[in-house]
Amino acid sequence: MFTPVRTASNNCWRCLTHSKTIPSLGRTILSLQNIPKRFYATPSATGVDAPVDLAHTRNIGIIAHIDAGKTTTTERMLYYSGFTRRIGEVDEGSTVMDYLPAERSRGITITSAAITFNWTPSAPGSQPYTINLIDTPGHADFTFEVERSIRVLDGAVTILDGVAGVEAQTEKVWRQAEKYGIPRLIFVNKLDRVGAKFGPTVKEIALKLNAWPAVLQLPIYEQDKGGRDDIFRGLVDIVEKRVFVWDLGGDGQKIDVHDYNWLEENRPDLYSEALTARVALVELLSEHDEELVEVFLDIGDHHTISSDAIKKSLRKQTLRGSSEVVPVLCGASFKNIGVQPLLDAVIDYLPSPLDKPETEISYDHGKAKGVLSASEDRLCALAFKVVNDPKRGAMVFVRVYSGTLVRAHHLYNTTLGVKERVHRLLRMYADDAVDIQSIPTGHIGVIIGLKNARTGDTLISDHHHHHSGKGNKHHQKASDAFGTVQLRPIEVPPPVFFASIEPNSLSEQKPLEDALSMLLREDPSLHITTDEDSGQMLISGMGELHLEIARDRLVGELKAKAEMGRILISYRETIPSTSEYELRTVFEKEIAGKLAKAGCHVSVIGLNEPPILGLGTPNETIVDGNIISVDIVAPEQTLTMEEAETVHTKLPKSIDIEELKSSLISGAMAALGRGPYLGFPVRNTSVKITIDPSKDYFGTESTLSAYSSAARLAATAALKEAIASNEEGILMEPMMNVIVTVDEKDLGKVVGDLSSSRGGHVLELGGGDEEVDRLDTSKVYAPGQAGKGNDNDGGVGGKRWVVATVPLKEMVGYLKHLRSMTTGRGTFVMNLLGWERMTRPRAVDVLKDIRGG
Ligand SMILES: Nc1nc2c(ncn2[C@@H]2O[C@H](COP(=O)(O)OP(=O)(O)OP(=O)(O)O)[C@@H](O)[C@H]2O)c(=O)[nH]1
Repeated sequence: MFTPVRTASNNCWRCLTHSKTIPSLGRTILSLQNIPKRFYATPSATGVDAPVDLAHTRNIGIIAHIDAGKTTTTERMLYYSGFTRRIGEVDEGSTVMDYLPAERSRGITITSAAITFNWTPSAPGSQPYTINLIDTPGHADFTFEVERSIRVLDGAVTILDGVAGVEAQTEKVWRQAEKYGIPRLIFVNKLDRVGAKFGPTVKEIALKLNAWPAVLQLPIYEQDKGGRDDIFRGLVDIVEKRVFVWDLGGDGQKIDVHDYNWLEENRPDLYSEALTARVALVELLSEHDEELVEVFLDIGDHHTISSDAIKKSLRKQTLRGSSEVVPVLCGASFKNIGVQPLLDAVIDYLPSPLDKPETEISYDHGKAKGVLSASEDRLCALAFKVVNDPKRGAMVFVRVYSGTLVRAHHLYNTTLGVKERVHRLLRMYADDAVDIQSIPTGHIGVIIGLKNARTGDTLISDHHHHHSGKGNKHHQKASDAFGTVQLRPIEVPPPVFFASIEPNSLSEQKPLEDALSMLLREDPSLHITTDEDSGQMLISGMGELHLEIARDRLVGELKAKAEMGRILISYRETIPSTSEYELRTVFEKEIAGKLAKAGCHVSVIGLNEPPILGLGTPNETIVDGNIISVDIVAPEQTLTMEEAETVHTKLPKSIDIEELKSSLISGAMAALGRGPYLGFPVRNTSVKITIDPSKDYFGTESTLSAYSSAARLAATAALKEAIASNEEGILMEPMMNVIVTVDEKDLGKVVGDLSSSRGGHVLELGGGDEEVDRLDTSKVYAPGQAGKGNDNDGGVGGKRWVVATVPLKEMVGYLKHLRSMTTGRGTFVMNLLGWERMTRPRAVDVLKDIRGG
């Protein structure tokens, strides 16, 4: 399946650039040759994989605003690594990375795929490195997915668009990366474009990302006949004090390398800027690095301090994963400029898995926290992405955090409590794959043949478990705490949009259900609910685009023959916060000739605020913004402990108290899942269920399912009572936290629109001159323009942002509106704050909309 490799030629740019024979002036034409393809990953004839050196591994991701050039940059990386033979163009729909058809046709990156390639850095005598590149989505609807993929990265490259600067989505993802302490470097892309501004973008990094930029490169523009700096040609390497000039129009493999003498002679303005940049770099690094200060004091000169000393300090400080020092590079991927030095920087400054050998975990269903050491020999891996492949079936992308994942071994999924077998292991090269025998600690690969694992599940080796003895092979209890280990679980946010989904015919029901369950394994932020009465299925998710893509995937890739209805906002229902209704119900029904009968007492109470997870009493279950509690009591409330025990014994031995409780809870959850008013899920409600065995137990007729039905009926009836007298304040709508970034001149319009036409509350205005608690940007070095881009035409320098809370309903279609208000320059991000009770007039509007639809 894979072709024999071509040997690397000696004639490569990295060897030459570092060779001492480089002419002190003059040009050296260099050519980058293809690295042998995958020589390091081929399983040998004996079935043993070649050893992998963790110090020579980088697990990285690219985070960027949509359209910043992530796909284009990735393509170039693959090309220069020798993996692809031709450069794919996003615009042609032929890229290697975005291999799902839905992504190609939309031209945006949706799914986190992981891809492996290798890169030999330019430093003389370097060994090849294995880079596992994990693709992260750029669209706001997929923030959850970004957060999920960020967890498996050791480091990240942030790509900025040199024209647009730091966009809102980038800020958001940056903060997530900060939260997880992921070391980052920044690549300012698209510097070839008219209006590109490197200096102001560097300032913006400080202003908006609150990070200290360590400028490692300066862009070089060639002057056209009119004397304007117009054509982006290359960059000055501040650390190594050299200049790279790319061939115009080539594939980027030919690079002219010059030294500073050339720069001084040909571009004196840029030369003096480069000197300033080096002083700024050494000063910045010295602020946090005593060792470098020592070196500096010995030498006493910013310019003669060795590049190795600077690199060492840069690496040390970047690895902290804080924003104290963030390397900033520049380029234009589309013009094939700057990508090889970027790859070098990935190796130089981003961590290997050994740099962070401990991973946060939780045990015992989230109750205990701890750390997992990479030296632990028991296997622990995270399924960070499940992708359905038409030929191979479910591909489960995993990162191994400890131990070794071995082919043909059995795994135990601690999230689902099931056992599975590893049929095949693959290492992925975009849509091409190589079979491997094992995936060692710190590495990334794909498991084929798992039937259950979903995105986000934790997998350990199975031999630490024994069967629970209940005869069910698939449900086992862990033999020790390790059996409950969870790798950094993240909360799945509640869905805010939904649509009905229906098979085209009855015979399509089963294939549709199968396709949906695959989709849910891939993306746990999608939800499916089935209406018990009508049997109608609803799919819900985090955004309109999220659901549209789910539909495209379902119909296109998973071949489901189904129709999705209109995408609507997922409202919630509640009961008035002062209300409390209680009633007792006895459920009685003949099922298959047998009478099922059980009773329970339920009270429902409206809550002003949703309950806080983790704060309930042991008796309370907090789920989807509600509290459910179950008590099993005697008729008289004054019981001693012993008497309470005997009350329980009034229930037959065949009924397990814990099972009874969970049946009652699931009955209550079913009632809360479908509100009495319009059928939306209920929130901000407490449901108390009380069982008095002397009244509610009817011998063998009182089965667990009878109790569940009783709880559902009673809770539904009580909720109906609670809203019967008062329709006010019982619909809740999703409220969003919105951050809009606009040019100064559009600020007034945008604020006015948000607060008057959209019913939002503006909380904060930022940007411009009135920055207070952000970092002091006057202390930040940003290159002035020996290159270009100091013309301040209301571009990145004049950006302002608005923070507001706005109902989601008013944000539908907002992007288009914002674009037209701001001549296409405004951007925004939003995330769910919570649900708020709607006023009567708003609720009436919603009702009209729902009924009209
Ligand atoms: N002029 C110029 N255009 C670029 C450069 N890099 C990317 N582009 C263009 O910008 C657009 C977006 O590039 P992509 O690589 O698809 O961006 P992306 O960040 O992967 O976008 P998503 O996958 O949608 O998040 C494409 O039309 C590219 O051709 C560059 O260096 N210069």
